[in-house]
Amino acid sequence: MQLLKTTYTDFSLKFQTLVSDRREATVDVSGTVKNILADVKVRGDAAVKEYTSRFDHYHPPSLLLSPEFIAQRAAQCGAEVKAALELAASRIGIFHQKQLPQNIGYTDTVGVQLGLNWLPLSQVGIYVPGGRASYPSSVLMNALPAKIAGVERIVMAVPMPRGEINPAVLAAAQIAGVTEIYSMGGAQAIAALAYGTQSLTPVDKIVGPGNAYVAEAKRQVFGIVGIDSVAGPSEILVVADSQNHPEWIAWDLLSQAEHDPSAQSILITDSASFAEKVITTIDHILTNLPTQEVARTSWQQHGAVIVVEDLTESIPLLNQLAPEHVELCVDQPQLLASQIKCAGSIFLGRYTPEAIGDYLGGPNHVLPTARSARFASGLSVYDFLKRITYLECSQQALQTIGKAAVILAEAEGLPAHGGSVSVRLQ
Ligand SMILES: NC(=O)c1ccc[n+]([C@@H]2O[C@H](COP(=O)([O-])OP(=O)(O)OC[C@H]3O[C@@H](n4cnc5c(N)ncnc54)[C@H](O)[C@@H]3O)[C@@H](O)[C@H]2O)c1
Ligand SMILES: N[C@H](CO)Cc1c[nH]c[nH+]1
Ligand SMILES: [Zn+2]
Repeated sequence: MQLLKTTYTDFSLKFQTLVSDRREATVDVSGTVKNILADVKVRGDAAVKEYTSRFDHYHPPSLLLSPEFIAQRAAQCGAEVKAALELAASRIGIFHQKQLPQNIGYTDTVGVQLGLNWLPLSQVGIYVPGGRASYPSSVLMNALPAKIAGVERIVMAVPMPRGEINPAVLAAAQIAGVTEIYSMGGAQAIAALAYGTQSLTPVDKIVGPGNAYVAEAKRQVFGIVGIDSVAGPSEILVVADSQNHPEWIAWDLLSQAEHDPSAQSILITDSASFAEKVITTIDHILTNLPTQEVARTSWQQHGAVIVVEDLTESIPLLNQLAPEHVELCVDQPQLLASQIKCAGSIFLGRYTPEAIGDYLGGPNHVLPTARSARFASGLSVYDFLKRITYLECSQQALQTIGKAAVILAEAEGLPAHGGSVSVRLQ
């Protein structure tokens, strides 16, 4: 973890190094991913099974999970967990239902009818991570927006290390109405979804979070299929004044550090002594945290504490970092929130730990990472919709606007374009 103070003379330099920290690239995975994609494209199921055996230590007889297996494992999910998933599904569902956009259609002043219709994608792949932890919550976050958008075929890929799967993952799939589930992960799963295999018909778009291999594979298949924004190793940036309990903030920072050694947790505070207390508390919590190995690596290698003189200074820093999650643990969080331009999702006030958003707040937890919040947004119903525009000219309407099209066609040196209009004007 590095401690920065804006009053240090080398602050700008150190901060720019933090901004340009390519955490996912600590190991360059692009070559490995390229080879896996090429292999799966040629050999299909056999290649996916081989990589599954190598990385997940599992030899599945069939990649597709049978309805009997799904039902039997999902039934092992405890009633309390199932009820929590149902509450989460209901809250996530309501939030995403409200995103459904309206079609546009109107007749303009010269009589042209024009508009835009929203249509669901036909078939999508949802990636549910499962390497270091299992993510029943990610099943809901991926599948519910797709269902609400009206996607007909939702294909789920989830790795099953050593053949094991958390029953809650399959219970969540049942709640979300997903039935086509393949036990595969990493780049090989993305390849199978994009290119298809003997047992899997390819999809049109792949969404969902994952580790560096998954994120890189999505980048490489983009164009063959659509992808959502790259949701890689998790990030949290907490802006906190000294009125917070250090322990609360320490847990918040560790909540994302425990996801991945490449995860990043950053605290910005206006109190050096508060910063010290949080750092000490993190060290203390880590000694007993079951996920301490991953969380400690993340905190030591990518964690940062920035001490500013005034919390308003946090905004330009935050906008440059463009983090996945921002917590504003201050009295009037709206004042700071209104100035944020780049972040995946914002959590306001002292009683909104980011973990609430991970599970059941309502907004999606599949969010842009690695500074892509500068240009991208979290997963939503819009990721599963596309638009088709339309136009209908009457004879009269074409007479009114056609001449200008002929002039523009001439200006572009495209006579057939002009001809297709002018022939109708005579
Ligand atoms: N941004 C978000 O919305 C969001 C949400 C949930 C989770 N996450 C992130 O998702 C990630 C989940 O990662 P994970 O590892 O637990 O699960 P994962 O499912 O993403 O990755 C597991 C797969 O990685 C592949 N793999 C592992 N080591 C490999 C190697 N050496 N070579 C090639 N392939 C290899 C294997 O195929 C394995 O099946 C974390 O980084 C977490 O922070 C992000
Ligand atoms: N924090 C993750 C997104 O970065 C989502 C998640 C799921 N479960 C726990 N956390
Ligand atoms: Zn999380």
